[in-house]
Amino acid sequence: MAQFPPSGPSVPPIDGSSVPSGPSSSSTLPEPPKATSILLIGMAGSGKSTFAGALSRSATTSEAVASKSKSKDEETQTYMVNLDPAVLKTGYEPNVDIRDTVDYKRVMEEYNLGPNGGILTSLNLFTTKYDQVLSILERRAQEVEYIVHDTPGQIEIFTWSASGSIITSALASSMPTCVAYVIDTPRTTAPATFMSNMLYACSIMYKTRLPFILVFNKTDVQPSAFATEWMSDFEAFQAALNEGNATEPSSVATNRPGSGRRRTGEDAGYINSLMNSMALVLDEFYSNLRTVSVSSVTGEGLPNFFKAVDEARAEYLADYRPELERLAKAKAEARDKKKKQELERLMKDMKMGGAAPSRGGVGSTAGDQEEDEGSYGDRYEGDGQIIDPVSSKTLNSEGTD
Ligand SMILES: Nc1nc2c(ncn2[C@@H]2O[C@H](COP(=O)(O)OP(=O)(O)OP(=O)(O)O)[C@@H](O)[C@H]2O)c(=O)[nH]1
Repeated sequence: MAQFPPSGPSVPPIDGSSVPSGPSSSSTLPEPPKATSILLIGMAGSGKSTFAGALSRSATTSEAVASKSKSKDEETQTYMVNLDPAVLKTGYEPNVDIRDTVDYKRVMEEYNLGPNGGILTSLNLFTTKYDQVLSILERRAQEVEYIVHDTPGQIEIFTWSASGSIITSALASSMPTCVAYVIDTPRTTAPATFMSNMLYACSIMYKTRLPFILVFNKTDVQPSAFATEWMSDFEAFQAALNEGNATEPSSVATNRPGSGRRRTGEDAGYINSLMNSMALVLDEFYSNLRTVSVSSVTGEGLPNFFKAVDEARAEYLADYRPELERLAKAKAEARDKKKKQELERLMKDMKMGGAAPSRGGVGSTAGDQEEDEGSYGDRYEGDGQIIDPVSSKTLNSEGTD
């Protein structure tokens, strides 16, 4: 496979300290670190990178005001990870950057891929090094408040790929983690686009099973009141649908008259009844959601977002972590059981074969052991001579030379 050598300092060479610690090997997990990890996911152009920049500046500024005497490093309360290999400008200074490890354009050339295949393959290559990244994050997690991951806009590349799942579960088993799903509010004013965003959000929430925050971004351009109303009041959403065109911005949302173009006939009936059924299905999802409205440009709503992250952390500790603990315990118990069984088998072999060590001991496979069992004593053809471990001389049966 082609080499894509790191060109920056973000990913250090593999050494003993870079083994991911992940969940504890004992039955109890280590204390959760100070940091909460936030995975920013959202459609292309929803404003993830701009939002990540706003988060980084906001957390740093408030902390810096409170601690004027601290050094620049100590003031930084947000650790930024960029997972988008194709981004040109991030709008923040990434501490770990996929672009330092993988050259997206070279990947496209070498593997003869298009842009999306290039992003996916770059993410896959990066994931093979994620254990090193995770060990850095685990160390940083003791010092900073937030670790923000900015993901590619091609949403399915992260949410439905093996590498996205590996990164998400590795992160979530190392530290409190939540998902922030960023929505482009001005582009969600049509009932159909609103619904497709909600379906995406719902599928990601159920796939990751992590605490979830819905972030309505760009509220400086379009307030999000219509969306929160559609989520809490089924009839309000129906009224928007009944305007006649589910794929155009609703006048309820924009406060402007609609285009007047109404879908008619079977087509309109099908779309409306599909939207209605989906809205009913999503009702349960809406009731479990944490929603915040922000503007990444003006910074409005960011304190509410940080509050939501604190709640998400509490939810992780109350719901997700006990499940991790249970899994870690089950794994440790299974390992202990296997060890005990192997020991019992070894003892059995030793009884059958006298003091001579069995071939079916440590290092042999279960198959070897089964083959040896019951036949070792019969097949033993030793002449009774044993070796003196001190002099290495062969002794006869009386123990003399
Ligand atoms: N008015 C306004 N514009 C915003 C806001 N957030 C982002 N934008 C703009 O939206 C556009 C897309 O923002 P990005 O941050 O690049 O979006 P992204 O989701 O990271 O995009 P991808 O990398 O393609 O996934 C840019 O032009 C931003 O300036 C906001 O809160 N208000």
